Amino acid sequence: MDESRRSPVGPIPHPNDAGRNEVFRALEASLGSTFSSEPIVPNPNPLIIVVSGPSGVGKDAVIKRLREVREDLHFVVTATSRPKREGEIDGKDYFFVSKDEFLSMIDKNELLEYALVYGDYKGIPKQQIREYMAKGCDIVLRVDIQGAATLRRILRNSAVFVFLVAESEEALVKRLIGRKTESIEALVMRVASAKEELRHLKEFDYVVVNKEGELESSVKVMESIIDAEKAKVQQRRAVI
Ligand SMILES: Nc1ncnc2c1ncn2[C@@H]1O[C@H](COP(=O)(O)OP(=O)(O)OP(=O)(O)O)[C@@H](O)[C@H]1O
Repeated sequence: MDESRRSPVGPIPHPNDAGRNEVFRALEASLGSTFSSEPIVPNPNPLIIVVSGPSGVGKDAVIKRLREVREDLHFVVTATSRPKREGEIDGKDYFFVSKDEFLSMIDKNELLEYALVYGDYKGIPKQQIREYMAKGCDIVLRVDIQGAATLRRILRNSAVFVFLVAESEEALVKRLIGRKTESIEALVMRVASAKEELRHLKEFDYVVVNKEGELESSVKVMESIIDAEKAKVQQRRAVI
């Protein structure tokens, strides 16, 4: 510092010879300004994390575990016009609405993204995202590959896009068979589209390999991605 601008102060005692507060105050006096206790960087922005990947890769399993280990994470519940299946809970699995209600949500621009899938509407309510982002929560959206492409067009780089893959096609197909939830027709269709879906990998920011029996490692990588995004100098800023 320019000597002429420095306020006249006594010598700064060495930390060996004086208490911490005394040295602190002497340093402030020597600089002619006080040290602020305000955070040096503001809190990171709430993040929108879009998780996608082929059917059966483990999106639900990874997200479920991630929600258990990470606080302040809101998983957005999709609205759908399809009838509720046995065991499904309204507001937890989906928000079940009538077709007319869904069409009204489209009209009122209340959906971030929607699609007609096999005759039923599915869409992401904006209000839920706004509400939880305002509380400082990070948002997780689970969408199929088409949904991810639509969200990329809407959100561009304001959200982080994660593609989940299995370690091999073989592992993916075996996992899907093991889940025992699909009819043979659905199984064939899902396996066939998985091959094509892998071509969309390059449209994502991160890829996480969800290896057989290593769900915990995949969740750790997801956490690392979130941590790295929080530490970015140029933060993503999603406005919904
Ligand atoms: N790392 C893993 N190792 C072994 N099994 C796994 C792993 N990850 C997920 N699974 C299992 O694989 C099956 C498919 O996972 P999950 O239902 O989460 O996939 P998904 O991507 O959400 O599928 P979909 O898009 O069809 O809903 C489930 O039975 C799940 O428990």
